[in-house]
Amino acid sequence: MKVIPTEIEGVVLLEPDVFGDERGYFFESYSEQSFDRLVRPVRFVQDNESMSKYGVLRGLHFQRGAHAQSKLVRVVRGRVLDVAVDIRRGSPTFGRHVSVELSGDNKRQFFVPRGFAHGFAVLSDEATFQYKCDNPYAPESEGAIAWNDPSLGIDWRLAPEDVVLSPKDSAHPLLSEAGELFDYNEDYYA
Ligand SMILES: Cc1cn([C@H]2C[C@H](O)[C@@H](COP(=O)(O)OP(=O)(O)O[C@H]3O[C@H](C)C(=O)[C@H](O)[C@H]3O)O2)c(=O)[nH]c1=O
Repeated sequence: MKVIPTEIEGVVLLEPDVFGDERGYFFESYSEQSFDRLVRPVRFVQDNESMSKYGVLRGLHFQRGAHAQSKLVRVVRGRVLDVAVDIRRGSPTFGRHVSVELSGDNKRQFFVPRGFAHGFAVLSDEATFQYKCDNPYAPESEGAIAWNDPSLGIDWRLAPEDVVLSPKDSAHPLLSEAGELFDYNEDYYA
């Protein structure tokens, strides 16, 4: 597995070792031993899968406080633009984001640590999205930021008229109005 750092510390891209032969391919989609050694020790407790059609944008979501989640995300089929936004107050990269293209073809994975908002936009006809979380779903702790907050300057690579949102994702606050976020100096993994 190759670990590629990004412009935000702790947010990394992973490239698994893919073994192809005349039958097809094999790769380890997750190895606790490799991940903990090459990225950081994390105990993932929940796997999620969603399927979305072209133009669907899910995000920008996070769970607050003790329910904060790290996510290890990947695309099994299709292609998405995946985005992580630093929402740790006091962080030198507060409000900055990393966006990466994940696809069934590139098999890349993206680690979004606790303290970040997460979302993705579907760039193919359909996309099947799978991810691991290190804290269970806690709907009462859910927070979110508007996908199109101008202060974030995210290029979702979709024409605005093509973006498909849930009613919930159509009405999130701007980062400046998002209430309780995270503190850069607090260790959310302790
Ligand atoms: C996230 C989640 C949802 N649900 C139920 C709640 C709803 O009845 C249904 C759809 O939930 P929602 O519309 O919140 O799903 P997404 O919009 O894909 O939410 C996710 O989108 C972005 C990309 C994220 O990073 C988060 O993991 C998560 O917020 O699944 C569960 O039962 N367990 C869960 O962990």
